[in-house]
Order: sequence, then structure tokens, then C-alpha cells
Amino acid sequence: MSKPLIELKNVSFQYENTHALNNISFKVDEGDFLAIIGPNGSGKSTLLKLILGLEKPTAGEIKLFGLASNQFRDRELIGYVSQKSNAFNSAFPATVEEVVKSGLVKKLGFFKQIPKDASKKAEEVLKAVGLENLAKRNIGQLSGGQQQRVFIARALIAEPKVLILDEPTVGIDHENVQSFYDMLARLNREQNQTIILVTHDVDTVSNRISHVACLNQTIHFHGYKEEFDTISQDQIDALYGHAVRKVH
Ligand SMILES: Nc1ncnc2c1ncn2[C@@H]1O[C@H](COP(=O)(O)OP(=O)(O)OP(=O)(O)O)[C@@H](O)[C@H]1O
Repeated sequence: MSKPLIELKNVSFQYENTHALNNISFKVDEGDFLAIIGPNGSGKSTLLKLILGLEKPTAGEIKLFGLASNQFRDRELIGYVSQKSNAFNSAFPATVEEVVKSGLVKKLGFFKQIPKDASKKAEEVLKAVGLENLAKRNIGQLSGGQQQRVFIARALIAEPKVLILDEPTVGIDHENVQSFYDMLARLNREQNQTIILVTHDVDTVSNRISHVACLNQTIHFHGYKEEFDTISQDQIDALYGHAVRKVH
């Protein structure tokens, strides 16, 4: 069997005054679409920071592509889109295509030339996120939801094995949230793109994901989405208050 792409074993993390994560263990295999859910302050962003190597665990072990996190060098294999990406004003002087191509800089290094087939690759990833007709448009003239798709395309052009998204639908209206998650589900299904998604939209996203992790300092549930469906709303309320709604 192939190695998990990401594996956490008994990971804990402490900020100076806050014990943010306690004894977290789970793994992500190729092709998984994992939603991490939990109330505000439950440690979701901290967990992503640890996976991205921006913070080191206080205890426990993180393995990326079978290697201990501190020995892992191919950081471009992990694409990341933060929750505040969609913040260009209408005068920002770059086209959608240019923003997407800038995603190659991380992969190639700052001084390498952008390859000749970059435009073709940009076209492919823009198609994957459903924005092929907006390549020449100024980025600032796109809606928040469209800008967020551009940032996903920008991450995808570097061909990451894992795509990590931190609350990507913040500020996007309900209708566009649906089609945004459809787009992610297509990437996962048709291109076997492994996705880790931090979200509060568990009801909207639940029929598109393969796994769920419920986090509140520690992992209260991790498993297949079908198992998650068997947990009652009362049990979820006990853990999260009313922060998480499950709708079948
Ligand atoms: N840089 C920091 N220094 C000290 N404490 C921090 C820092 N960042 C986060 N914390 C604390 O760690 C805990 C977890 O925060 P984190 O941002 O990971 O939660 P979250 O689940 O992502 O929250 P939200 O849903 O509000 O984004 C919180 O108690 C928070 O106040």
C-alpha cells in the first residue's frame, strides 16, 4: 500500500499562553477529500500551520510524503490557499492569467524563467476552476468567489499533490458557495486531487467530501463521511455548541 501523504501522530502544540492542540493523530491518503470542522478557536488554522511547516509541534510527529516534517523539502507538493486571498481592488494591475502564472515561481525558484508552456498550463487550471473565459480580465474586476478560484488555479499550476484550503468560502454568497464546492469535488473526483479543507459549511460540503475530522483542541471524530452521518446532531452540539450544523 502507498504511504499516506500526510500523517500526524500524537501531535500537540502550545502557543506561549494557549494550549492549542492536544494529541492529534490522523492521516490523509492520496485522493482523500478531508473536511476539518470545528468552532472558532478550536485550532484549525494552527493545525494547518503545523502541516505547512510554519510551526513545529511541541510534541508528537508529522510525516509528509513518508518523511519527517523537518526533512521534507518539496514544499511545492503542498498547495495552500488562505482564507484572506480574495482582496484585490479593481485597480490592481494584473490579469487573471498573470496571477495564475505567478504560482509557478514557488515551484521554479525566483530566478528561473517562466516556461514556454506556462500559458497552456494556466489555461488548463483556469478551465479546472471554471474560469477559462476570464483569463485576460483584470483580477480586481472579479467577484470574491471568482478571485478565490483564481487563487486555487494559482496553487494548482504548481501541480501540488495536496491542496489545502483555509475557509475558502468566507465572504462568498450561498449560491456561489455551492458551485465553488462542486468545482472542488470535480477536481477531487476527476483529477484525484487530494484536498484538505477547513470549513464551517459542513452541511453544504458534506455530500462532496470523503472524510471528516471534528477538531476542538483534540480530534473528537475522524473517519469516513458516511460514519460522520451516523453521529447525531445532539452529539455534535455537545462538542461544538451550535457552531456546526449537519443537514442531510
Ligand atoms: N499566534 C498566536 N499566539 C498565541 N495564541 C494563538 C495564536 N494564534 C492562535 N492562538 C490561539 O490558539 C487557539 C487556536 O487558534 P486557531 O486560530 O488555530 O483556531 P481556529 O479554529 O482556526 O479559529 P477560527 O475558526 O476563529 O479561525 C485560540 O485559542 C487562539 O486564540
